[in-house]
Amino acid sequence: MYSFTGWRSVHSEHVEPAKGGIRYDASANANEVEALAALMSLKCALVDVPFGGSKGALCIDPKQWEVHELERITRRFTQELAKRNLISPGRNVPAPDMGTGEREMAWMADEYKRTGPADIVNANACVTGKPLSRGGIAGRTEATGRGVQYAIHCYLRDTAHAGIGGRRDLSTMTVTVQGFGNVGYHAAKFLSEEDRAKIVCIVERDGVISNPEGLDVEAVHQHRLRTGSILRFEGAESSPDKDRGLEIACDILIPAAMENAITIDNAGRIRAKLIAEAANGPVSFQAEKILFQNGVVILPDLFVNAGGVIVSYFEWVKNLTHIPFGLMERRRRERRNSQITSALESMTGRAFPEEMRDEFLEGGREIDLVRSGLDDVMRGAYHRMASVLTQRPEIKDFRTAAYYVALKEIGDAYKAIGI
Ligand SMILES: NC(=O)c1ccc[n+]([C@@H]2O[C@H](COP(=O)([O-])OP(=O)(O)OC[C@H]3O[C@@H](n4cnc5c(N)ncnc54)[C@H](O)[C@@H]3O)[C@@H](O)[C@H]2O)c1
Repeated sequence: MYSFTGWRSVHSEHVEPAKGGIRYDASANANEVEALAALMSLKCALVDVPFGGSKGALCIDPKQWEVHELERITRRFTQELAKRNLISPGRNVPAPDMGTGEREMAWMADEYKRTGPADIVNANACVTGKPLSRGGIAGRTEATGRGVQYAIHCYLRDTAHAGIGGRRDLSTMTVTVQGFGNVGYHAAKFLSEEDRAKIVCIVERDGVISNPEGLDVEAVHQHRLRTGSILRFEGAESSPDKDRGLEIACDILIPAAMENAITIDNAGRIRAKLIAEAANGPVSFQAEKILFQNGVVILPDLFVNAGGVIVSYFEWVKNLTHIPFGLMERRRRERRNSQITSALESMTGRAFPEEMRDEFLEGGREIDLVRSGLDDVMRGAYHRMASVLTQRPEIKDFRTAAYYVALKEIGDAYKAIGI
């Protein structure tokens, strides 16, 4: 017989449901969960996604358990959450976080359906981040990394500042990524493969690999899957000294591992010009002051890593409506496609080539709509933050601007109902 300690903290229900991930981590604690729940309220308010803030954790090292044991533990945890209204499509909607993924979300949704209210038609909306075959949405797995890429694009497009050393083109820039998990891997992959930025350094738990000419991110990923480590990757220098990795000279540093990666102890040695906070809370309060003194620009976590919750919102809406995302758009394109091909057939007197029929449907797939929706929401959030910086000269950094936008939004929601 085992017993486990877990938490689900609700920070704000100014709009419902409250939203936030559940992590499985042996060192999780109540304070951390409460702080992360508050961050979720601010994040959702900043990006204008209608969720309150929540977060959960189970004090467990998932690597120590067999899959069937993890399933039982997750299902039991779900029952405990359901009893307390801490999982429900309309009240509180968990998602994956460190140590959990689509597998755990599928178990949770299934358990909720089995044991929750009998007549509920949208039970699938009780969690997001589910596999596609269980009501998930295309693009959710990589959404946070994709959002990191879009956040950096927003900053570089903004002509109100000098870019990075006067440059705005990512193909001229070098990037270090700390944490090569879901978020770090996808951010590095998109920035290198699509924007041609050079990923010069990757920092992991067991060490660091670097190459001033740039690393092949996908090859590093495959190497890690094969060997269990990024170290000894051919074509890179490997070192067990992971602290050194963060201090390598580069244009953009993306901490994508855990809290407090940059503290008063190493802040003075950071040589990046821009820090994009992909992890939650990677820069400590004191470290931030040092970084600002040294002219480092910080794009804050509540903006940079909001991609996950934004695409979660799309998934939740899809589950509530039971209409596959993009269905209407696809139908519209199919109709237009058939009108164009019939017109061409009657003009030329020849059958329209079968292999070209789908061409006009490009752009109408779920993944395209998720990407363009995510881009749009990130641009909106950046615009709100940047407007505060221009309109309020006393506010000088993106984090304070983001807090200003988010707290005003939450405050207005409470004020409107007299609280
Ligand atoms: N996954 C999401 O959708 C999402 C959304 C918002 C925020 N975040 C935040 O992003 C961060 C990473 O999340 P993830 O989902 O990628 O987790 P993950 O578990 O997939 O990846 C984390 C990676 O960091 C590495 N790591 C751990 N400790 C390290 C250390 N001391 N030094 C270097 N590397 C270390 C791990 O080995 C792992 O590869 C967390 O702070 C999480 O809260 C994640």
